[in-house]
Amino acid sequence: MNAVELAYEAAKERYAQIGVDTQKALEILGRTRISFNAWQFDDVKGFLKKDSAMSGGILSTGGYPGAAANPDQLRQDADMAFSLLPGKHKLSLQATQVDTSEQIDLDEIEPKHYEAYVEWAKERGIGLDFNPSCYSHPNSENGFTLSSRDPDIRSFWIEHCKRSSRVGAYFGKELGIQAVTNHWICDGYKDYPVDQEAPRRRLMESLDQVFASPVDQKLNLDTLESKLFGIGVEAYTVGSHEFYMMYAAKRNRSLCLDAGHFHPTEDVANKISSVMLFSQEMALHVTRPMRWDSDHVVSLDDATQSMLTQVVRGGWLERIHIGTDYFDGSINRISACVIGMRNSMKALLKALLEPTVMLQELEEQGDYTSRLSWLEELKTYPYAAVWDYYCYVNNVPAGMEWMREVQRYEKDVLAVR
Ligand SMILES: C[C@H](O)[C@H](O)[C@@H](O)C(=O)CO
Ligand SMILES: [Mn+2]
Repeated sequence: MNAVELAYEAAKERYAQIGVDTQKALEILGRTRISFNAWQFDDVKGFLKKDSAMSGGILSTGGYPGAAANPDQLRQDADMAFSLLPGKHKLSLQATQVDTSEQIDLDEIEPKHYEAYVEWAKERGIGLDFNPSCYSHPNSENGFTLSSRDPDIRSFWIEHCKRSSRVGAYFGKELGIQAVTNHWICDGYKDYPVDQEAPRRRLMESLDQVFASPVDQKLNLDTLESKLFGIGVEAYTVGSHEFYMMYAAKRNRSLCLDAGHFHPTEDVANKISSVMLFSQEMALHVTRPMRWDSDHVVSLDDATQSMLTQVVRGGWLERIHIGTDYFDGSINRISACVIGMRNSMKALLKALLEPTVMLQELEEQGDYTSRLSWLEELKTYPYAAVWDYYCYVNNVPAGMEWMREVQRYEKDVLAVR
């Protein structure tokens, strides 16, 4: 046995002593797909309207060279990044990342405009997710889309969102992997509005039209993503958490909780069990807000660990769709994908290696002393040896060896774009 296998055997024995089966944990991890946000590769610019400035309260900063400028480069970068990830995953596309020579607008998208991505994903056993792009467009310039006062603007975005769900259903049907189409809108005010109700009423009515004839949710789950604020919408977002919580509950729709869309002191992990008590499915955007929703690369930090531990403890891995969402243009974008995805998987693995039943029994007995003692002790259990073994058996580099591959790619590919 080599060093990785020896370390794994020792870790396996250590975990077995507390009733944790490392092989089972790795099997579950191996069938858990995480959806990577493709807009990290193109700085959220898309390939549809080059002349639309970035707007909508989101922003990718940093001018690191080599961003994907077309669908072929995006798929090339995704191939490189995914080659360094253990397991099979998903790629989440923005509607603006359309792959067609046709001159179309967002209210004209059709499945055929994303066919090249389906063929690419099919060959690799990768799933695809979709996102209507309700931002950075002439029809979103005044800051409102589905909640706009202008009925023509609303109709444009209603049509875009309807078509987006159909693209998602096309992905689900063609790939045999349920897609998620996540609806987020940028609507809001920079300063405090007088009428806070009217925009939300319009949003409710627009969403009712978007979902009047919903696609088969087994092929494509439509999710609704709330937000607290953004650049230029600091005071009021129409699609707040409370709005979507109520809308989802009343209309039997699914939520997407984005870890960057709440007050910095809010514990997003603590929201999951409340949502799942009343929902069949939901989506998560794993990210790392810094001061605000600035969407930094996912770190293996307490917030990420808490969220994914809740997903595992609740037994919701089949019902919660885990995706990443961040856009850092200040570093090599392939490394951003690899770091964020590997950290998300490490957090899932640590959660799967927890002796949860034992901890729950201690809690039921009111033995909070032992509960805390174990929770702290488990933090230094050898999960990394299990992770390295998982990379090894999946033929991907463990440790920092993956960085050499990324540096070669940067020199050979990104530097000559
Ligand atoms: C580009 C995405 O639709 C966007 O990141 C959304 O998911 C979000 O989180 C906006 O802040
Ligand atoms: Mn998000």
